[in-house]
This record gives sequence, C-alpha cells and structure tokens, in this order.
Amino acid sequence: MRRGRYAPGAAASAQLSSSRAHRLQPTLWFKIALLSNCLAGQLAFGAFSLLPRGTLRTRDRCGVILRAEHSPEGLWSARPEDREMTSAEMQLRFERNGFCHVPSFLTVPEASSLAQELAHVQSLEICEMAALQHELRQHVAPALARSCRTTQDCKEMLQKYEKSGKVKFLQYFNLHRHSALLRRAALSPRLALWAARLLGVSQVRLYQDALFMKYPRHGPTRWHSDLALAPFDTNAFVTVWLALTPVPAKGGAGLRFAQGSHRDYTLQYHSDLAESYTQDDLSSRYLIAEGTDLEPGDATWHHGWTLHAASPLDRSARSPRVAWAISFVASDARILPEESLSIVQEAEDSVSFRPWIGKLRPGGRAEHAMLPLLPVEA
Ligand SMILES: O=C(O)CCC(=O)C(=O)O
Ligand SMILES: [Fe+2]
Repeated sequence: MRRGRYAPGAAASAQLSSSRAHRLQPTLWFKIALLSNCLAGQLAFGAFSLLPRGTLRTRDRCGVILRAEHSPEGLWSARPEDREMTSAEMQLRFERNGFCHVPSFLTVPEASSLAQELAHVQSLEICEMAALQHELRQHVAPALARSCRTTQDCKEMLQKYEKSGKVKFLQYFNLHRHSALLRRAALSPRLALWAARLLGVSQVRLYQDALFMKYPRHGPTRWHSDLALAPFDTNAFVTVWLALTPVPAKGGAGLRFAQGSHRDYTLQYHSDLAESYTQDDLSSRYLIAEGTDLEPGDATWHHGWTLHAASPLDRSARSPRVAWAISFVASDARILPEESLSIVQEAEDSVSFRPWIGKLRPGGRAEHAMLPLLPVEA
C-alpha cells in the first residue's frame, strides 16, 4: 500500500499556454515578505500596507477562525480564461496524465499578497511550533517533539536530524484556519471551478492546505500519493500546488509526476514498488514528468492518486522554495471504513484531520464544518 511520502521522472506535462507579459519583477515581493519574516517576525509585516485594497488583514495571533465564509467576488474569482483552460480537452488530458501545469494561475498581485499573508501566518509562534513539532514527531521521536518548549529549542533539535536527509521540508498545515484571507483564497471560486472540472464532479470540499518550505539543507520529497494519507473513501481528490518563489526546472525542487500512476490499478497487486517507500526510480513503470520552470503564481495540479516527488534544492540556493498546496475532495465523498481509517490515522498527515475525524462515522458521508463546501460554478 502507498502510505507515507516515499520515493521516482520526462514527459508530456499538460502545458497550457498563457501570456507572461505582466510578470514584471514578480519575485521582489516574495523576497521582501520572506526576508522580513526571517529578520523581524511579525513586526516585519507592516508591509501589509502594500496589500491591494479589499484584501483582509489576518489576526495578530493564530486564533482559529471557525466561521464558514465563501469568497466574495473579486478574490480569485473565476476568470474567462479559467473557463477556457478547463476545457473538455484539458479535462481529458488531466484524466489521462494525472497532473497538469498552469502558468499564471495567480496574477502577480494575487501571488504577492498571498505570499505576504502566508509569511505572516507561518511566523506566528503557534504555527511555527506546530510545524517544527510535526517534523520532530515524524522523523525523530514523539517524546522529543513534546519536550521542546520553544521554537528555538525545536529548531536546534531538528537541525541534528536535518543532516540525515530525513527532513524533506517544513510543513505548515491548515493555515487557512488562522487567516480570513487564506480562508477566502482556499474557498475561492477560481479554485472551486478548477478542482470540480478536473475531477469531473459538481462540487468539492476543502480538505486541507499546507505550506511547504523546502530549504537547501533538506532531503528529497519521496514518491507518494496524497490520497494514501487522507481519510476518504473516494477517487475524487485533487491538489493544487502554488509556487510562491521562482522554481527553476533544475535544482529548484518543483514536483515530478509519474504519468498515469493515478490509474495504475495493478500497482498494488503486481509491483514491488507499491511496498517500497525508498524507491527512487520509478522510470521502469512510468513516464516521469520532470518539473518545468515555474514563476510565483504558476500552479501544478495533481490527482490524489498520482505519484509525485521532488528532489532536494540545489545546494547553492540561498533561500527556501515556498509553495502553498490546497487539497479538495468531491462533496459526496465518504470516510474510510474503520480498518483503513485506523491505518491513515497512523500516517503523517493525520494531524490535519484530527480536529474533526472523531466526529464522523467510518463509512459515513464526509460532512463537517471543517470540510467546507466551495461555491458551485455559476
Ligand atoms: O512541496 C513538496 O515538496 C511536496 C508537496 C506535496 O507533496 C503535495 O503538494 O502534495
Ligand atoms: Fe503530496
């Protein structure tokens, strides 16, 4: 069974053409947001005054926002080009390949305000602690994770293990639960349109978001499929991975995809690969689509069963690769039956669904306020 992020790469990424004419200096905002984040924590985000009108400030502390709200028009609305791009041809290509690449999924201002908000929320102590403790729990020991009391302590503990290559990124789960702006983005009509069309369903729910910060000292993201870590009994699950820093094709740590692996029914039955969580080379079984150059605001989408991975960053990289990944599930999905559920509850993403899974019945509908419905396309 495919459980846990494990480890394999040339091919037909379903590339969409789109103009890059308005991409002037897109990285500047990201550099400012991330650099100021490193240097001065929350104070640095006085840069909020740079946000375009109509965007929301997040709370100062990491308070959980429980109120369900749909995005008003304007924040990541579905543009005419989104409707054009999600054509039947595109849907067919996604269905065949299990992934696609969408340049300029976000405009430069959208991407820059998103990056600033993420940099702010991720630097809040409660969010940073959660991410550090999650990595310690995964790669070191649960007791050690519980014993570190400050972010500084946790960072020092983690540093020892980063040398082993086992730490592949810092992962900040569900920041949308701590920021009105992120929540509006994650529930936006644009994401709703793409997710539902790529899956061929009428409506989707937001399952989780995760900010992935991969530093040059981190190891590879091993081959895995996301649905193996999620508590749903469905095939209709999709993730959008939004680049927020430039991701050069070589050494920039974009995702690689095993083409068609989401429909590889025989993998579980006839292949040793299904058991091998350290397998780095899947090229005997799949065409591997290597990453292409990505700019902030570009996206890749992958199906919940598509095997994907990422190499370590080029050692000479000076700053982390930052990506925000948001996952959606069909609105009528069910929770796994008990035995399968107990397996994913032991897996590494269980921290993401722990707040609500106990309130739902194994085998029952996945309906909960923390799995909000996205708007249906008008
Ligand atoms: O960014 C990475 O290295 C991993 C991301 C990932 O696995 C995902 O978005 O599903
Ligand atoms: Fe993944």
